[in-house]
Amino acid sequence: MIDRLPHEKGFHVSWDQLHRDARALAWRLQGRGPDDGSWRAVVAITRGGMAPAMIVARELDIRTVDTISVKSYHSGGGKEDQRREAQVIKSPNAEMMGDGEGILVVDDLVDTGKTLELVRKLYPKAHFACVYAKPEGEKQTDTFITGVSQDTWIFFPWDMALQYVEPFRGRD
Ligand SMILES: O=P(O)(O)OC[C@H]1O[C@H](OP(=O)(O)OP(=O)(O)O)[C@H](O)[C@@H]1O
Ligand code: HPA
Ligand SMILES: [Mg+2]
Repeated sequence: MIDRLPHEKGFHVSWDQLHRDARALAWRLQGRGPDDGSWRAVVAITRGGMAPAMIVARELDIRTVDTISVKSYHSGGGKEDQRREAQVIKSPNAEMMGDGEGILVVDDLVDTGKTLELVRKLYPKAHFACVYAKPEGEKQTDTFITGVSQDTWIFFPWDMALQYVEPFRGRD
């Protein structure tokens, strides 16, 4: 990928690990909604938030699920000055969302925080939950499960495939 920073570390997440971590997120969010502790709806930030949001909605028995689609792009001058900007290209149901009160917005991870910053501006009273968080964007989340360093690239199971690896002794 051309727009990826030269990350030093890779954190590879299996489906099983993602399932456990998303369940841990649901556990943490249980009973923490406004008023009687329940949440009105789950909103997934597509596409990465969809798998964790499904697991959270299942565990918390929330049937109202919607999506918000945020597209990121680079703007600015040369490579060094480029900034990551985000834009909403599909909104959830406005009547349901209101100012976000009682809504759980779920994403797979927060990196720079640009995506959540934008969604938070639109729904300031929503609760923002991520499975993984990097330090730069951490302040944009209300709840997350696992923190990783900024120079770590998280590989999600939907972006990976099982493949053969040479035995240690066969490698240079
Ligand atoms: O904190 P940020 O720096 O904004 O980055 C985090 C966002 O980036 C990734 O989504 P991406 O926009 O790549 O789209 P995708 O979910 O469709 O893969 C990830 O799923 C988060 O939504
Ligand atoms: O570490 C990451 N992994 C996958 N997608 C991402 N989008 C921003 N940061 C990441
Ligand atoms: Mg995403």
